Parts: sequence; structure tokens; C-alpha cells
Amino acid sequence: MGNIIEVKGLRKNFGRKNAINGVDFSVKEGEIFGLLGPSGAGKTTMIKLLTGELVKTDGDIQVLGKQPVHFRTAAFKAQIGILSDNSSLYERLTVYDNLKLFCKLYHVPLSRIDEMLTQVNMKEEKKKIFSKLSKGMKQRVLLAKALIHRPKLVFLDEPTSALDPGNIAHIHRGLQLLNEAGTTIFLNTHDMEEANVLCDRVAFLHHGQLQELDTPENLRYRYSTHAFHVETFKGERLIIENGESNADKIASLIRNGVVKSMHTDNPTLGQIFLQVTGKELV
Ligand SMILES: Nc1ncnc2c1ncn2[C@@H]1O[C@H](COP(=O)(O)OP(=O)(O)OP(=O)(O)O)[C@@H](O)[C@H]1O
Repeated sequence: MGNIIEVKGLRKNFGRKNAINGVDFSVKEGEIFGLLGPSGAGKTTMIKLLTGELVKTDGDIQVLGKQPVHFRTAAFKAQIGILSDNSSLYERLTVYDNLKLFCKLYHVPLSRIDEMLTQVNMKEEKKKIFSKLSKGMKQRVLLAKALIHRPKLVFLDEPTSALDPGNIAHIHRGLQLLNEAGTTIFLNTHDMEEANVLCDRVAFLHHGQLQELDTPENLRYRYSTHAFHVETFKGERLIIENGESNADKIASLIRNGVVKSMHTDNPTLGQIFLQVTGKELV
């Protein structure tokens, strides 16, 4: 499959601040691509540049084969969905009436509203006034709005940041199904577990620059020391470095029946991010 997003030498300055500082990457059609970084890394700025809300300072952007000059056209907008901190709905309308407006705008049948509300676990609140919803409920309706017109490409900026664990799991499953049905997802998150569960590939963004870009599995393999972590029945914890000279040591521990559990070093994305950038993913 081809690339649905291509970014080369991208820069975005706010006055003297380099929010995005020379970034290259591409997103393949059909994948879930995660942009990981702590607060202030430049993740929201990146989504705004890719959706035409901000204008780049320098570099090249192509989304769905189009240059930024096309990002504000109706034809382009019909193909993308956005959930960002700027997303909003009419406060005084009900959930249903809000979504009805978007169905009319995108020529979507009204039957899609119930379908979407089920997907975000909000069907029972459809007659409620938007302003009366909790933050997490609003977030779920905004997600329904972002997806209602079956966009080809979806940009999600921290989609589960306001949600409880039950709803996070529900939304994750919904996003996986959406992706299996062919939608490409560009996901901003600082939640390494979310990235681990959802993303085919992740990029680490730090001070406006990409530090790594790979599948979570490859990153974990590359940053693993491949040491063996052994726990004995006596409660001792041993770390045995990977290497031929230690193979006999491990074999003898196993032979003597002292090994309760053993696993190889398997760093989390958060630990790898810390190793690469010196910063925690918070
Ligand atoms: N409109 C703006 N004017 C000036 N500086 C800005 C503007 N928007 C963002 N910045 C700065 O650019 C940097 C990147 O911000 P951005 O919001 O993209 O980060 P982020 O990774 O999305 O963080 P968060 O997770 O907190 O939203 C920050 O230093 C921020 O203060």
C-alpha cells in the first residue's frame, strides 16, 4: 500500500520557538501510526499542520496526495476526521441533534447516528444536552462526530485522555475495528500502553524532532539488553547477561530446579522513550 501522509523537512516556528524542527516521516495507508511524546513535544502542532489548521514554516507535506493548499476544501475534509482540543459541538443541542447536523453536512444517512453512538458507548445519552455531559462523555461524542462520515484517514489527538479504563478499552476496540475496516489512524498519545495496544508503528517526538520510528516490537527488540531475568524459589532475583559464557550458568540453574520464573529483558515503550530522550512520557 502507498503512503497516505508524507512529511519532509517540516518546520513550524511560533516566533522564536521551533515547535516542529525538521521532521521527516510517512504514514502508510491502512496503518495505525502513533506519535508519542510528552506534553509540549509538538504533537498537537503536527496534527494541526497535517489538517490545515496551521501553516508550515518550511518543508513539504502531502496528505491523501494533496498539498496543504487543498486542506480546506470540502472534498478533502470529507475524507478526513479530526478529534483535537479544538473539536466542539453545539452546547445547547442534544447529542442526537448535534450528530444530525453533521450527517446533513456530509450527506450521511441518519441511521449512522445510532451506529456511532453504540461504538462510543453513548447510545443511552443520545437525548441529553451536550453541555450537561461529563468531560469523558463529551470526548466520546466528539469521537463519534469525527468518525460519522466514514473518513479514510482519522487524526486523533489524545482520544482517551479524559476516559475511565472501561471506556478506554471500549474505544480501543472500536478503533481497532475501524482500522480493520480500512481506515488509517494517526494517533497522538503520551500513553505508552495505548500506543502498545493500538499502533502498528510509533514515532517518538521530542522537542519538535523525531528520535525513533519503528514498530513497538522492533523497538523493544532493539533496546533490549537480551539479559535473562531469573527469579528463584528462594525469592532471589538474578540478571544474567546474554552471552555464551552464561549459557552454562542458566542451564545449571534450571537443572538444579531453583528457577521459579525466567524471562528476557523486554523494555516498555515508556522505558525506551526515557532511554532515547532522557525524558518520561508524561
Ligand atoms: N499558537 C502557539 N503559539 C506559540 N507557541 C505555541 C503555540 N502552539 C504551540 N506552541 C508551543 O509549541 C510547543 C509544542 O506544543 P504542542 O501543543 O504541539 O505540544 P503537544 O506535544 O501537543 O503537548 P500537549 O500534549 O501538552 O498538548 C510547545 O512549546 C508550545 O508551547
